[in-house]
Amino acid sequence: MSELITIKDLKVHYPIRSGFFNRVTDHVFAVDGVDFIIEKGKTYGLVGESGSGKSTTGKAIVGLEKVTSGEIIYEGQDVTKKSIRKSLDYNKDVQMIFQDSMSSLNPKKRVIDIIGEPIHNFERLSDQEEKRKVQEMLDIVGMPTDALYKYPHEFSGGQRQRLGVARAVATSPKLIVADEPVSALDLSVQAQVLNFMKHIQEQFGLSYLFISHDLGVVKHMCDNLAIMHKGRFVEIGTREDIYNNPQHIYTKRLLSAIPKIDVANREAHKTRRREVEREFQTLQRDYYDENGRVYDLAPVSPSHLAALLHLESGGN
Ligand SMILES: Nc1ncnc2c1ncn2[C@@H]1O[C@H](COP(=O)(O)OP(=O)(O)OP(=O)(O)O)[C@@H](O)[C@H]1O
Repeated sequence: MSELITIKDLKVHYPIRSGFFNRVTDHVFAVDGVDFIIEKGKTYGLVGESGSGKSTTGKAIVGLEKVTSGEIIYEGQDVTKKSIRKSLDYNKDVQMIFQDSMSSLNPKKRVIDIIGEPIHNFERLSDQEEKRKVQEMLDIVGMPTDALYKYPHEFSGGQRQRLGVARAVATSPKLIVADEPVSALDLSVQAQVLNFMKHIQEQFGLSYLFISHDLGVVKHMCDNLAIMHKGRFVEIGTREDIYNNPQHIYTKRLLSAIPKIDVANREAHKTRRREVEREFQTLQRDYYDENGRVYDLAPVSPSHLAALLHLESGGN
């Protein structure tokens, strides 16, 4: 295994302030101790329901969110510190693309300036060379040259997402954190964007951290996955582990939520979905300590549930 980035016991806690003196009265434990490795040229999937902490994890990795504790190791150094990120050119090597391409692309700028900006920030090129590089990026993501002088609103959602990827790859990064990159797109366009993201990955040996609430979307993208719930990972595994042999009820539930296109198996899928929902209703509760911190997430199995209930009753 060839590691690109190793995340160790990462925590991001947001303070909640209240009262007249605006004192910190509590925290949101958005990310509460996650460990994983993003390998070179591979895709790591981060999947979970809304609010589980996926985006916060992604933003912490690119340096957009302050880390409470833990380490993010890149080239042997901890890049949670800004000075280290600077010394390693980390901000060039790690880029992010977002779900909402309309608000992540400046509506007042033309494509040449939007894609040219990161090139300008990291490379010393003449205007002519910079323009050539922007054209090259447009070509890579399958956009015509006349896109150069257009504004974001002149493109479809799928095309704008391609522009987002063009901007991200312009600095020749090693990792792209893709936060729900296709969630706002129609199904047919989703497939196109995913395909060309895969194509670009092969072409440049890129790694992705692919964030989604939908296990169906990441199925053909990811080599390894983590299922996130309440700031923690409830299950990690290879694609085969997660899709063929899920252990945790949250994973099973996310899998059963993938719509079946296959008409012949639709009824069987519906029955399975009802079974999983019933199991979820029995197992879904999280377990809290006296300070209100989760000490165990929803149980993995009925025997795990029995052990937790035993603990709760004082172990008698
Ligand atoms: N700046 C912030 N201040 C306080 N709490 C925040 C902040 N950003 C996120 N949170 C909270 O942290 C938790 C995790 O949020 P996050 O956006 O990482 O989840 P997510 O899994 O990406 O969900 P979604 O897909 O809805 O964005 C949520 O409870 C959210 O309300």
